Amino acid sequence: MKTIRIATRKSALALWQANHVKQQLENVYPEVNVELVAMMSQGDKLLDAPLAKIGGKGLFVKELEKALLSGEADIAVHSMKDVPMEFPEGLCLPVIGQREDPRDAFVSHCASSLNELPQGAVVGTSSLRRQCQLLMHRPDLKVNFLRGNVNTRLGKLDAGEYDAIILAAAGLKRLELEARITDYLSPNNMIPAAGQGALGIECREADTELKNALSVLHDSETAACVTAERAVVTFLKGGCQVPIGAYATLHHDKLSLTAIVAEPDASKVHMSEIEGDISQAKLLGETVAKDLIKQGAGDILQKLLENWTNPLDKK
Ligand SMILES: NCc1[nH]cc(CCC(=O)O)c1CC(=O)O
Repeated sequence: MKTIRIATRKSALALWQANHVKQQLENVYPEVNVELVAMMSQGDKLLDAPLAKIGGKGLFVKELEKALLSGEADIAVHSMKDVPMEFPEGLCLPVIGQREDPRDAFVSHCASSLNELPQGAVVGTSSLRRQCQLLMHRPDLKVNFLRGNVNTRLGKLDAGEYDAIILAAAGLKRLELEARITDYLSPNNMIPAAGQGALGIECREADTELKNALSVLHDSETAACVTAERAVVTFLKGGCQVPIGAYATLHHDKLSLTAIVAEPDASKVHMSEIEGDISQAKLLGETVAKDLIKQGAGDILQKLLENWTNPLDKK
């Protein structure tokens, strides 16, 4: 293997992530040449439209997968929270790297924490997961639409369009914008998205030699946590634009998983927790998902997703 080509979007965050993997690979395999293949994704072209409306599950991922399937590139680096639950035939995601900060960050010029925001303050986020959890703790807040790349979002905050915004801490840290973080939201109060803060590497299923080479970047503990988190979303047939949070941690071989499904306005909130052996990661996720459905999460998801069918219903 002489060259590994990384398909990447052109956003600052995507380029950072691709370069990060490039450096890791070059450190381990100094004889291999690692190149970036930058492309515009469908998701970037539509960045101003509400994601829920353009309805694209994995809009950001599709273009990169095309490049892998056509042989234009060999691997794609993804934020695990943006990766769809299913892969096209011929592709797989054999590597999940060590998780960085899984938390969401509170960024504001007028309050030092979420609790200190004045009554009725305007918070920017377009994530239903963040919206419902914000309103759970602070029903007085007004949550306004906010999308775009990390720098675009910060620019809109700075321009005074919002009193505060919520972003993934990992994204801010990767872009060396940690200084912009006013406060960290505890994962107990703001359950992160499945896979948040972890990177995954997708490649062609048949590339055995490449998969072996990439395996040095795999972190099995992160992978177990992310497997449990993603199993919740998969079982609920959630995709990435639904009000679902799922967060797992490990203490030795014991995995603790917490998940939430809520009405976007927080008028209904369902939460579930479980603990079990790391080897049961997927089952733990599915068990939590079943419990959420029993509590009524299905009604919330049904309203938001067309054609949602309750996985607990017999066929
Ligand atoms: N939805 C966009 C996205 N995808 C991954 C991250 C951050 C990095 C990560 O979670 O790994 C972000 C930015 C954000 O949500 O603020």
